Amino acid sequence: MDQSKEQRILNTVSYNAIKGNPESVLDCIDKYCSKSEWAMNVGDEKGLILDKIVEETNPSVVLELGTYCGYSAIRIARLLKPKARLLTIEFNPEFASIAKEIIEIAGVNDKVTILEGHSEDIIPQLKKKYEVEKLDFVFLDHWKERYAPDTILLEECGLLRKGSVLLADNIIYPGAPEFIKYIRNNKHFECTTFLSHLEYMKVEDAMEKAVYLGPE
Ligand SMILES: Cc1ncnc2c1ncn2[C@@H]1O[C@H](/C=C/CNC(=O)c2cc(-c3ccc(F)cc3)cc(O)c2O)[C@@H](O)[C@H]1O
Ligand SMILES: [Mg+2]
Repeated sequence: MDQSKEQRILNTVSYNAIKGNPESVLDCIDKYCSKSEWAMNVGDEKGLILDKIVEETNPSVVLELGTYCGYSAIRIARLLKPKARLLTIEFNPEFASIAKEIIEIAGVNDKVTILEGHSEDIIPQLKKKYEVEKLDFVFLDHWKERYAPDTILLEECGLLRKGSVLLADNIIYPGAPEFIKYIRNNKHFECTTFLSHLEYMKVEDAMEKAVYLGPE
């Protein structure tokens, strides 16, 4: 059985990246996915926007929806302060195990916990089972039609506080129209759009930042 694309990404990281160096892992994935096989990592252009917003927020507790190969988990975790942690949810076991290995090669595994399962099943467990009080930062990059229902679920589970930052990838391409409709005319969120391009392509894309203003 020949290898999957994600396995080939792990191979190139394991062979070419400098162990314990997150930047070199990110560069290695970006080079491979722009030259050899496109893959749905947030990438280096949108990655710089993600970096800036993470640095401005300086979060202690981060949730990511959709780990895939771990690229954005590494991107975020490398910027976190010592005690801060990132929980990332992934329901595909093959992707979860590949991400785990890539995250270990990057040397950020002490900050990252991969939670295997569906976001709608795991989000309600975050408080009791994973000892989360509030989320400071949420990166949405999983199935696009899950962005809106999972945002509502986060609110319902009391996981957002005044100032919690949501950042959603791909709101132009492939697009997340229900999420945009829900979040933009919602008085509990302050939204900003960051225009960019689809990873490794000249196609337009954007990320939406939504700051939670509180339940009132
Ligand atoms: C409810 C639930 N629970 C847990 N894990 C979940 C989950 N839903 C999905 N996952 C996981 O997250 C990732 C899925 C990411 C989906 N992302 C995209 O579809 C995506 C697509 C493109 C794209 C652009 C142009 C094209 F021509 C084709 C594709 C670009 C992107 O940046 C994307 O993010 C993947 O690892 C999946 O297993
Ligand atoms: Mg994406």
